[in-house]
Parts: sequence; C-alpha cells; structure tokens
Amino acid sequence: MTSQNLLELTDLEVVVGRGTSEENKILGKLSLKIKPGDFICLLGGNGAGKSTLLNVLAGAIQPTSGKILHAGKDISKESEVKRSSYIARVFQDPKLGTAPRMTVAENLLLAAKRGQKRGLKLRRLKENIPAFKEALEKVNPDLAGKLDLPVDQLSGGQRQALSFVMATYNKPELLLLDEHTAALDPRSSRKLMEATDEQIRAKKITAVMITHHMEDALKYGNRLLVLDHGQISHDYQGQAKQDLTLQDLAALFD
Ligand SMILES: Nc1ncnc2c1ncn2[C@@H]1O[C@H](COP(=O)(O)OP(=O)(O)OP(=O)(O)O)[C@@H](O)[C@H]1O
Repeated sequence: MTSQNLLELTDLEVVVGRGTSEENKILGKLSLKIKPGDFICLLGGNGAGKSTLLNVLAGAIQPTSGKILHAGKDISKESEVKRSSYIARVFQDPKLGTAPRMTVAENLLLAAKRGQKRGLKLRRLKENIPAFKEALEKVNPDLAGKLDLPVDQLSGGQRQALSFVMATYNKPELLLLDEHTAALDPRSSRKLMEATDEQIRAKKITAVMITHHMEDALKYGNRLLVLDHGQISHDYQGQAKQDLTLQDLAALFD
C-alpha cells in the first residue's frame, strides 16, 4: 500500500543520558505526518526540541524509540548520508553547507551532483554555467556575477543565499531550514526569506522551517507547528493557520 504522506513520524522519542541522573527526554512520543507540498513553520521556545526534531528528520540523530516512514518505508535506521540524497538542509551558520576554498561554481557543481546515481557523468563545469547563473539570479542576483569567487570571500548573506540555492538546486523531497536567515542583517534576512518562499512555492518543495519570528511563522507556509517541551502542542493547518493572529501566537508564549 502506498502512503499519502511523504514522512510519517510515530511516537518518536529522543532521550539523552539514559539511566543517569542527567536523563533528559528531548522529544517525547512525537507523532507527525508530513504531506507532499507541506511548508511547515516550526515555532517553540529555546530548548523546546526544534533542532533535535530536524536532526532526527535528517538522520543526524537516531531516535531512542519510535518510527519514521518515508513514502511508507521504514527509514528509522537509515544514515544521514543516505538521507542526504533526498533531504536537504540549510543551517543558521553561513559557514556550514558550502566548501569555503572552492568557487561558487564548483560548489554548485557539487550540489548538481547530489542525489544523482553514481556513474552518471555530469557535464563539465563550463556547460553548467548558464543554469547556475539562472538559479542564483532568482535568489540573490549579486551572486550571479561571482561564480569564479572562492566561497570564503563572500559575505555571510551571499554565502547563506548560496547554501539555499545549493540545497534546492536538485529539488529535494524534503528541505529543512534551521533558522537559515537568523544570522543575517535585517535586509539580507528579509530578502532571503522572500526568495525562500518564492522558490518553495515555484518548485513545490516540501519544507520544514524553524523560525523565532512569529510574523514569519504567520506569513509563510501552509502549516504552523508549535513545539513545547519536546511535544507538538499546536498544529495549525489551512484556514486555521490563515485565521491566526499575532495576538493568538503571542498568547501561547506568555
Ligand atoms: N546531545 C545532547 N545532550 C544533552 N542534551 C541535549 C543534547 N542535545 C540537545 N539537548 C537539550 O535538549 C533540549 C532541546 O534542544 P534543541 O536544540 O533541540 O532545542 P531548540 O528548540 O532547537 O532550541 P533553540 O531555540 O534554543 O535553538 C535542550 O534543553 C538541549 O539542551
């Protein structure tokens, strides 16, 4: 039987320091169904477990118990490397996600190879340049003129925009955004957030985005999850999400 859900998390638990006085349940019996095309904003106070949830989805952390199904197949034990062929991630730190000594074009070539079958020869770098420029233009036009620049010479905002272009270059089945605009100045942050929304809609990417901005959580996505002490306390979808106000959300964090 095929599953309608892209991912199905059932009774996921992440416990650290088991059997010691430091034992801490970071995620507790968390269940979640992610449907294809969902753009989920994930809100929650510091330490609520948001990054841990993204780590479990990416395969960077193995759940202590519970199950993760991908299109109906159990991937609970599947490695992060294997999952990276269909799950892409952008971190908060602009230094993660790109190879600093390689040029913008070389980084994009790596991204273009992601998820492709081994042995499949990719055309040479030069032949990909027009496509790379086009992808950069859509997210950060300044970058389109910097294809030959080593990435460590880019600004934080440019580097983060490149990380985003790389993560979405080959449409991933799931995109994880871990506060990917939080380290940028207000203008760069706003521009990357708008480009993110445009690209997710245009490419119909399924995404989970951690944000601390209630305004962004209201404005973007079709679904809003609130995480509290390792559990989903609220799951607003469709009209219920559209009807939410800043006051409603603020009241949850009082
Ligand atoms: N490896 C670990 N060992 C022990 N405790 C951990 C570990 N990883 C996370 N924690 C704890 O689990 C809780 C949840 O952490 P997590 O980073 O997932 O929260 P978060 O919601 O992303 O927080 P923030 O908004 O501050 O980034 C925190 O109390 C954290 O200290």
